[in-house]
Amino acid sequence: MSKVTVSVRPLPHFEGLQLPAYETIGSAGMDVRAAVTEEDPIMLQPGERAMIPTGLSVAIPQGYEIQVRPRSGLAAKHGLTCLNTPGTIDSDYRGEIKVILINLGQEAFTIQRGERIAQLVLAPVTQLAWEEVESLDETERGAGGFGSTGR
Ligand SMILES: O=c1ccn([C@H]2C[C@H](O)[C@@H](COP(=O)(O)OP(=O)(O)OP(=O)(O)O)O2)c(=O)[nH]1
Ligand SMILES: [Mg+2]
Repeated sequence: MSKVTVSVRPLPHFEGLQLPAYETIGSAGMDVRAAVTEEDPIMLQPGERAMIPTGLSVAIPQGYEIQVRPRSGLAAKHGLTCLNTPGTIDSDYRGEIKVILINLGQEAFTIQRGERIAQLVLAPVTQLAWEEVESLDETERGAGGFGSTGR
């Protein structure tokens, strides 16, 4: 399988952590780790959210994005998810990738340094160009939506 090369710049606080990697040969996402300090893990009380640093900044080739998606294990076991899922990392963003985690569970959850908190999925992006018109073609659906076809 061909792979797209993405430049990655580990920041000083990434020191000692592992770069995100595919856990299995067929994985769509690479798990990304929390670059919080060992002395200062982030505790999320129920309902709380935080921006978790990853210690990584990247240069994605134009025509691609990285999506930051939740891990199902953290969601199912602890109610932890990405608030803005899927998070979008634009190809021209050079700042640190951060993960906006929210605790929708019923117990506090502590994010330790090196914990795999989310997954990064590289995806192709097609930009659109508007063509402004006065009317649109008719379809069977028309303006029906939001459950118009029934349950
Ligand atoms: O989960 C995320 C989402 C975004 N970003 C960074 C990369 C992205 O390229 C930038 C902007 O994200 P987005 O467009 O979603 O946020 P915005 O609120 O529209 O901010 P901006 O006005 O900077 O575009 O923030 C992250 O690090 N993590
Ligand atoms: Mg934006």
